[in-house]
Amino acid sequence: MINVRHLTKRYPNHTAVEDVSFSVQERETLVLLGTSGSGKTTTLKMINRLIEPTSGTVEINGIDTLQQVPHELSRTIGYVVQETGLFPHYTVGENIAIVPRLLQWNKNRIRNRTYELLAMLRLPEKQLNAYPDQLSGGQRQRVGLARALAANPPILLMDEPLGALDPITRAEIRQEFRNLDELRRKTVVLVTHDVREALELGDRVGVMDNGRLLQLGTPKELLLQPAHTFVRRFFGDQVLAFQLQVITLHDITPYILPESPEPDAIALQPAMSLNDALMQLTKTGSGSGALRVGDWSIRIRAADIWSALQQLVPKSS
Ligand SMILES: Nc1ncnc2c1ncn2[C@@H]1O[C@H](COP(=O)(O)OP(=O)(O)OP(=O)(O)O)[C@@H](O)[C@H]1O
Repeated sequence: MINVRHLTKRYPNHTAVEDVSFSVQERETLVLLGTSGSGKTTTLKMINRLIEPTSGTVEINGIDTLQQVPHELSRTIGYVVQETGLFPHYTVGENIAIVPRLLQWNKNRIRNRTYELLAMLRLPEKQLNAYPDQLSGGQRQRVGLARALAANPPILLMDEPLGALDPITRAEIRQEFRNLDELRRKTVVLVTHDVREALELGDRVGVMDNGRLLQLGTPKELLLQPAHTFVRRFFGDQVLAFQLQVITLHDITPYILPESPEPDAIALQPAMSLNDALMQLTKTGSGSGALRVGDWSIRIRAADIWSALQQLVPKSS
């Protein structure tokens, strides 16, 4: 678990981070979301001591990082940066092996782990001897992740890991990352300015502006209860699209009249997002679905979803 307490970073003419506190639970993904210059990267780099804070503390599993030797920190914390930060004169294999070598793993162990990572991240083995500039942006990103995962650190810090990619590759890799079991077992802090990325990847999202953490909550909490106009503005005119993506049928059932479904109604799952449910409903002839609630089913039509959403949103904002 990571505990960040009152972190502040001042430069002679500028305060980059001001009194930021949060904790990240084991296996949780926390996203720091904010505009350029809001202090996200500085906060991230204070976690692994690439930047020393002016004041405040960072504890990992109850131990202040100041009391840990840097060598120990690089074993505990993997780091993925924008543009991957791969060493251009090292091959893919050499880049992946950096931390294991630092930790003096034997050759066999390094080799086995490298092949395991290549398979997991869908990188062709023939690229092991290629140099970073011979790879596509998406492949470089995968190698960057492989390098950070190499020594199997329990914590992963990711700074705009998909920032350099085009939107389609970005969406694909985001989906891949989300489904990687090994990544799901990690405690992750990820920095991005992309709202969709934050909502899709974050268990919780912290919104930063001007060095301060304005609000920290689940994607649902931020969308339904923005504590600050800046947070509301961040979602902009896409707020409805994000709500449809994040809110589930389970969330809106209290606002649906419990009527029995038609016999030919399609089955809908409570965990389904409103977006997916609306797509399913448009495919059916009757335009209605059956949602199982406990031992019985209730009828759901597209119109029910829209009116329930209207009731849910003003109630909570
Ligand atoms: N070494 C430094 N000296 C002075 N100011 C700095 C230094 N490093 C960062 N800053 C300033 O601190 C602020 C926060 O920077 P930081 O890199 O943390 O922002 P960010 O939210 O990660 O932005 P981006 O998304 O553009 O990377 C910026 O205004 C930046 O100019």
